[in-house]
Amino acid sequence: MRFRPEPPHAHGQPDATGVLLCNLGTPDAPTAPALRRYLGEFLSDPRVVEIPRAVWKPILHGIVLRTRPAKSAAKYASIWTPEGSPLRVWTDKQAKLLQGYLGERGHSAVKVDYAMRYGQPSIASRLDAFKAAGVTRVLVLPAYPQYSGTTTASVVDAVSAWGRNIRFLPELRFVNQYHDHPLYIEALAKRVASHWTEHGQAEQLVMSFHGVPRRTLTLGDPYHCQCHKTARLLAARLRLSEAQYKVTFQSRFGRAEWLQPYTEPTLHELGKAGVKRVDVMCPGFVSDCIETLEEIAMEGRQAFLTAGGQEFRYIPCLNDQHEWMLALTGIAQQHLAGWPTRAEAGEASELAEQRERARRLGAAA
Ligand SMILES: C=CC1=C(C)c2cc3[nH]c(cc4nc(cc5[nH]c(cc1n2)c(C)c5CCC(=O)O)C(CCC(=O)O)=C4C)c(C)c3C=C
Ligand SMILES: [Fe+2]
Ligand SMILES: [Fe+2]
Repeated sequence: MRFRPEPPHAHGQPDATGVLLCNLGTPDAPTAPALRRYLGEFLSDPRVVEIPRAVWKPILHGIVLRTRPAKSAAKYASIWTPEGSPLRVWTDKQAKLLQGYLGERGHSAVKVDYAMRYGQPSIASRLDAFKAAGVTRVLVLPAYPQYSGTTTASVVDAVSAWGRNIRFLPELRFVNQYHDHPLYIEALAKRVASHWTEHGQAEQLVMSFHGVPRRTLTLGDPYHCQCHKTARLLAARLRLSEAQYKVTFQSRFGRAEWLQPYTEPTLHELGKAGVKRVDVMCPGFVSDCIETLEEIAMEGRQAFLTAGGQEFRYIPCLNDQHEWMLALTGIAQQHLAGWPTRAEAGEASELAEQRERARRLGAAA
């Protein structure tokens, strides 16, 4: 049967709201088989690799999934924690904290959960759990401050793919972006300021964002512009001049040109040019993960130091920082505002009807 039977309470109570914090996803274990599964799902998404399937599939299965899993597994092993992959651990913690923060703001009935676009827990499994718990309104909150078709839109794809099998859909709202949200910028600024209080300020602040193919920019993806706006707002808040910071893009994948300048060559050039100390942060990642802990804090550090740099200081992501939780709470509240429960919507329409009847009676008198 294509459409599953509804849970028994579909026509009555409860009538709850859910917030689903969605992040990219991560392998279940730092092993080659787990990476093959995860990368297979991730790199089969046409939002992520925009190459015709007939061309890409043989490359993916014949080359990429034969060579990359073992190499990536070794990198994951270097950042794995006793609780699991940092990305999953932080996202889980953020969801639990958000539940508490929303509760303190009078939203104690809102249920918060997290899901991963690729791997576990899947978006479909968490939406199923919401439905089973009587959730009839879902706010989907991607953990991506900057909108990109490769990430944000792919979360929407996964939600709609789930919905294709559901008879009685919940109401859905999607947060598209918050790259310039004052509370997000404030959280980033606090992160940098407390790092400077502890370690002093380096000559340069490098803000490294995840890269995407350059072609997506010319095709109208707002990601590049949004990364630059985040950087500009953060620099202004920190009173940095243009000469004191750089915006770079990491993680190039494949042979095509990606957004420039690339992070690692930039760090190398800075070291060669005689810059002694750099601060490096990744404002587009709200949780530390392989991209920040391995690619930046390990490989990036190596690139800078071998080129002649002396001190490389990595500024951690927002993770479970209080100001970031305030930002997530504020963003969720803004998007939940004015969202009536089914009962309220019914009452509201009844009230409007009563008012309309009264108006007509008044006009007739
Ligand atoms: C192949 C193309 C890729 C695009 C386009 C892409 C966009 C993109 N990714 C993130 C966030 C993350 N990516 C992460 C890992 C990762 N990304 C790619 C490829 C693309 N990403 C690969 C192959 C990998 C896997 C790691 C590896 O094998 O090297 C992660 C970390 C996941 C983790 O488990 O820690 C994040 C987060 C964004 C925000 C983005 C576009 C804006
Ligand atoms: Fe990525
Ligand atoms: Fe990477």
